[in-house]
Amino acid sequence: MQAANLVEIRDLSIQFPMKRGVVQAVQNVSLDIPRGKITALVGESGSGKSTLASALLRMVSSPGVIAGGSIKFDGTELLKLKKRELREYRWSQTAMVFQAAQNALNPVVRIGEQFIETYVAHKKERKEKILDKVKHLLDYVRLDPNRVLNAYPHELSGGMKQRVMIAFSLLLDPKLIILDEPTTALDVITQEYIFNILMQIHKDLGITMLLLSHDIAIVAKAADQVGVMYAGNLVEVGETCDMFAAPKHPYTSGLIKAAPSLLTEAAEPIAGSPPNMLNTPAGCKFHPRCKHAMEMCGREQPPLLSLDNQTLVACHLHSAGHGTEGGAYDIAAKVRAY
Ligand SMILES: Nc1ncnc2c1ncn2[C@@H]1O[C@H](COP(=O)(O)OP(=O)(O)OP(=O)(O)O)[C@@H](O)[C@H]1O
Repeated sequence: MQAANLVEIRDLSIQFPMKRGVVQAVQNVSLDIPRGKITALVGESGSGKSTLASALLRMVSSPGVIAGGSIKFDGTELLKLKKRELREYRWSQTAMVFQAAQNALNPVVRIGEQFIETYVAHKKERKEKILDKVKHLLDYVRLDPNRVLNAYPHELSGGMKQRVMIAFSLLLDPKLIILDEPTTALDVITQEYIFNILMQIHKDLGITMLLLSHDIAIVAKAADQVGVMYAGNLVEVGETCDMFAAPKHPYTSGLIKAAPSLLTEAAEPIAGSPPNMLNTPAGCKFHPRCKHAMEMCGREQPPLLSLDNQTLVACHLHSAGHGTEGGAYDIAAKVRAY
């Protein structure tokens, strides 16, 4: 029987050593990515979403280093893979659609050739057979294969190029697709169109997806599970419906209230701004912006704890005996009212 989780991340830390100090882009993060589901990571810019996702491809950008932890992909420890094994793993097991991914296309090579080159770099196959598969994929992302295969990237619009990249991500039948702000660089109508294609792909193929987004409204529509990141820490993980109905962390609540499309009342931005990652606050990194901060929040970093076997939260408001009279759920109501 297959394990329920495709990916299990444990205690993962990723650092960027800089001249002025060390950026802890991801700090002791543990997260399960269930098979066949859409998991979303949300958080303001710089919270560590892309860095965490890049570790799933062992492609942390320079000068970043994975300082500790473990990533098990379908039972295999990714952090121990050798170079050759990594080459086989990337794209065929996990593919990524980057922010403005269309810029990743080679401007001087026709799209069809780029598909063939990518395929044969991983698997042996006859050109005709590869082209059949590519035509099917292009069709799937609602592009005309005859036009697109012979085109150079500059002959396609931004939305078309992003759809080409989505077709690319499916080329080798990966088990996981990482979508890093897949629609951010596009106009609103194209965003909706591409988003619908992604949801159709998920529905038809049951493929596991990790969606990184600032846009909590998109996450609410698409994801089964949400992880909330703040300044390199995972501060809440839970099922989407539960999280939107009753956010447990004040930061999650703030993110939901800051999203205009989800609310009848006006959006309310979170006060303050994310910390300088070279000099993050002691204790809970969110405490300087938190209306509920207590003395201990500036002192001790709260661990990520399970509240009800489904929701994980890292907040002292939920630790037993800290400011709670009636337990964690009374506090959840206070946090909702945040
Ligand atoms: N190549 C790099 N060199 C130095 N610092 C980096 C590098 N890449 C990321 N960082 C730092 O790591 C932290 C996390 O960045 P990351 O891009 O993962 O955040 P993010 O949540 O994905 O943000 P965004 O939504 O803007 O993409 C930030 O403080 C960022 O400055």
